[in-house]
Amino acid sequence: MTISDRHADAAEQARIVALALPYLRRYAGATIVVKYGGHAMGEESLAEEFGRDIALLKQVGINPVVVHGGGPQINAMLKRLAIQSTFVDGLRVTDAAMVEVVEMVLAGTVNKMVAGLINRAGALAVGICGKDGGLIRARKLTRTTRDPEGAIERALDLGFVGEPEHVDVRVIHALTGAGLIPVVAPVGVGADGATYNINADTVAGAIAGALGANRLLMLTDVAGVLDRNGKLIPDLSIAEVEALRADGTISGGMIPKVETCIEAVRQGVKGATIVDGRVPHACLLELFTEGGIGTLIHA
Ligand SMILES: Nc1ncnc2c1ncn2[C@@H]1O[C@H](COP(=O)(O)OP(=O)(O)O)[C@@H](O)[C@H]1O
Ligand SMILES: CC(=O)N[C@@H](CCC(=O)OP(=O)(O)O)C(=O)O
Repeated sequence: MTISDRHADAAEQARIVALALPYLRRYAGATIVVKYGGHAMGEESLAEEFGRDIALLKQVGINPVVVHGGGPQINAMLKRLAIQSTFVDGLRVTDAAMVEVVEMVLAGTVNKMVAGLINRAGALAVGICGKDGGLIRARKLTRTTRDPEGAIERALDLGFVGEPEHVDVRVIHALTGAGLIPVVAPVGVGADGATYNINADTVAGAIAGALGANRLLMLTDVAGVLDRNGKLIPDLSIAEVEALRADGTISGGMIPKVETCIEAVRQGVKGATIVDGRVPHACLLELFTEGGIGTLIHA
């Protein structure tokens, strides 16, 4: 590489950094909740980049709060233990033996791995779960189903699957106030002391709502919400989401995601976005470019 090539390269890098200025201003002091899904953790280089992106957000004066999943990692451990799992509406039916495995994987292995990615990037992350500091008091989730004719409604028992009943964000504020990055595993505790397995999307939405976060980013393994022709929809109002749900365009695993985004927006989060975590630097692209790369759900 010649000296003039090097100068051109350096000038290009400086130009790109300078482009971030308006976004750095917009998000100075902002709280951004990032849901890091188990599928998005797959590739090592992407995971390391994720850790560096979160450290960078902190470095430029943003307060990132990470909520992680770990569905595929739980599946792998259950397979090793020869335990079968079943799902209802994307939720893992969790009996007493299984909730121990879920807690071990989510609040143990995965939580420490995600905090480690950020720590290795030079920031200070602290891994906690919803049981710590009273962060998430959970109640048993009830689900009902209808018979094919839609006449009879039946209650389904999902075991120790919970939903947040009360979120106490003091532990999050204590950590961010001390310059640390909270990394939260989606496990909660019931009023009776029982441990509950909670869908990570739901936890991310509940924490974003309780914090009054500026943004919620949901990192997944699709480009965002796709239309009938498989084309990315860049932004959706709550009413438009309801219409796409009603006509079946939004289905399966995308339902809890859009429900979470809607709930967060209703609780005052200014924008909730479903982002493709397979794209390198997905968080930076979403926050620091006009329009972002995923689907923004807004009021
Ligand atoms: N309209 C839609 N746009 C995008 N994905 C959709 C849509 N409707 C259903 N899906 C499904 O939702 C999935 C994303 O949810 P899920 O697999 O639960 O994500 P994660 O594992 O990241 O929580 C997609 O892979 C896709 O199969
Ligand atoms: C109740 C329930 O289904 N909990 C999830 C918790 C992990 C999760 O949500 O992980 P992802 O974000 O990677 O899918 C589970 O057991 O898989």
